[in-house]
Order: sequence, then C-alpha cells, then structure tokens
Amino acid sequence: MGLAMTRNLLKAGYEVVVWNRNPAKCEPLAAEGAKVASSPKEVAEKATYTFAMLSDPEAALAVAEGAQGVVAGLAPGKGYVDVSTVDAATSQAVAAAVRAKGATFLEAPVSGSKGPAEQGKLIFLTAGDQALFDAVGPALDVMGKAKFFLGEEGAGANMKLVVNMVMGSMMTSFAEGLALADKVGLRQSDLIDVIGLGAIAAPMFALKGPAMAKRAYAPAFPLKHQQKDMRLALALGDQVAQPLPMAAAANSLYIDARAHGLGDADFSAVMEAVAAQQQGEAKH
Ligand SMILES: NC(=O)C1=CN([C@@H]2O[C@H](COP(=O)(O)OP(=O)(O)OC[C@H]3O[C@@H](n4cnc5c(N)ncnc54)[C@H](OP(=O)(O)O)[C@@H]3O)[C@@H](O)[C@H]2O)C=CC1
Ligand SMILES: O=CCCC(=O)O
Repeated sequence: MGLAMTRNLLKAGYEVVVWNRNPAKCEPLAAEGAKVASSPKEVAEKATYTFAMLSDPEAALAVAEGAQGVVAGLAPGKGYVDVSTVDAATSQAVAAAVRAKGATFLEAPVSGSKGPAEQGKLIFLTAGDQALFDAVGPALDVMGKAKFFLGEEGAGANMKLVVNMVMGSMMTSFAEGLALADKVGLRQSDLIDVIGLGAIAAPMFALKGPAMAKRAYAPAFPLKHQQKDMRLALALGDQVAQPLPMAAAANSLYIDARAHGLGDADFSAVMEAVAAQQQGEAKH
C-alpha cells in the first residue's frame, strides 16, 4: 500500500523522503525520485508532513515512539499522518506523543485495496487535528477519491474497523455460498452472475468471485491483516458491550486460515477454511 501511495505522490510532483524497515523495498521509489532516510526520525526531521503505512498497532507504536521513531524527529509546524489500520487506543497514544512535541496528528486509515491505491482512488477515514487535515488535503486528494473528517482521533480508527468487520463477514458468507453451490452441483460462475444482478451485488464479489472459484488468492489485502481487523473490531465490541456473533464466527475462520499458512494470501483465501470445514477436515 505504501509503495503505491508514495508513487502517486511522486507522480504529482511532491518531494518525498522514504523509510522502510526492510530497506530493499525503498529501492523502486529511490529510482523514481524519492530520497531514502535511515530512520523514521530522519524522515520526520526532513519532511514537513510524515505519513506512515504500517501493518498493525505494534508496528505503529514502534515506528512512532521508538528511539529512532517519528516522534523524535517532530517539532512545532510539522504533522504526522498515520494511515495504518489500528485501534483507537493506539492512535490516541500516538496523538498524545506527537502533540507533546508541539506537532499535529491525523489518523487516516483507508478503504480500498491495492488497485485503488495504485489508481489514487482510496477513501480516507480521518480524525484528529483538523488543521492538519486541511494542510494535507491536496496530498490526500492525489492518493484518494474521497476523504472524511470524523472528529477526534479514534473516530477514524473505529470507522475503519466497523467497515472492515462488515467486509470480513461478507467475505466469509460469500465463501460459504460458493462452497455450498459447488456441493449441490451448481456452477459457481452462475452464482456469481446471479448475485451480481440482484440487491446484494457488491464490487467485492464481482472482483474476487471468479478467482475464488479457481481457488486462486493473489494477495491484494493480506488475510493476516483482515484477521487483525476482525480481532480489533471484536475488542471494540467488547469495550462497548456490543455483541458481534457474526463477526466472531467469521474471525474464527480467518484464524483457522491463518494457522494453516494463508496469512500472506489474499483475504478471500478464507474460502479454504470454509471448504476444509465442509469436508470435516483441517486440510487446506
Ligand atoms: N493491502 C490492503 O489492501 C490494505 C491494507 N490496509 C492496511 O494498511 C496497512 C498496511 O497494509 P499492507 O501494505 O497491505 O501491509 P504489508 O504487510 O505489505 O506492509 C506492512 C508494512 O509495515 C512494516 N512493518 C511491520 N512491522 C513493523 C515494525 N515492527 N517496524 C517497522 N515496520 C514494520 C513492514 O515493513 P517490512 O517491509 O520491513 O516488513 C511494511 O512496510 C495495514 O494496517 C492494513 O490493514 C488498509 C487498506 C487496504
Ligand atoms: O483494509 C483493507 C480494505 C480493503 C478494501 O477496502 O477493499
């Protein structure tokens, strides 16, 4: 995600300084005009606005608050925008550390996967300091097709988790439908066509369905991240005493798929966990 988003900033003429834990991943961006820093701190020192796209809450905290982290390089007049999908508590902790340095903070997780990231068509779900939202608005418009400002930090993280919880449950339900159709002798391609013409048509079903029918799962949104989002959404439900039985059932399928080595496959690979359960075996 970070690679595609940065490419769009470079194409739009922004001066960009990049850092990645595995430095080899910076090489294509360096070839396209980005400067490479040796730490997140150096990025924040060199840039006015620092964006982070990281896997999970642990990574977001490490990169923000580590000894060579972003916060160490911030100062008044600078801003930090975290576009990773994390929980509200992580975002709030980072926001407090950023503001203690006199800088501003915006959480801005995205809806949309690899394709929209490449095409500059992401949807930003932001919250935090509105002045920073206004300042980075043109950059968000380069990377995305829509942006929402939802209020204080935590609101963007929560919105993202709710959206991805719904998406994760939709995907498991779709996988069960494909598996059941196959079991009763229906063509999965017919099911995909029928769903696509009716009230439950969804771009996700049309996009992923044909590959799922072939049991092919080239990664766009890695399954390990979908399972992380289900876990964080369920924790959010616990915090506010909202029962989420459908999401809990879906999460157990993602956990199963992840345990069987499918964490780096696309999240549609949850199909394999569904198929294995229907066969009454733990084979994937
Ligand atoms: N892929 C998608 O379709 C979408 C993903 N998201 C969210 O965006 C985020 C990134 O997703 P994606 O790009 O697919 O994930 P990847 O797994 O491809 O990238 C994760 C990034 O986090 C870095 N990272 C992980 N742990 C650490 C750490 N401890 N310290 C420093 N860096 C670390 C990785 O570095 P390294 O390269 O060194 O491993 C890598 O740059 C996730 O929160 C995901 O849920 C949101 C919308 C869509
Ligand atoms: O977090 C990942 C979202 C993927 C999508 O919105 O298509």
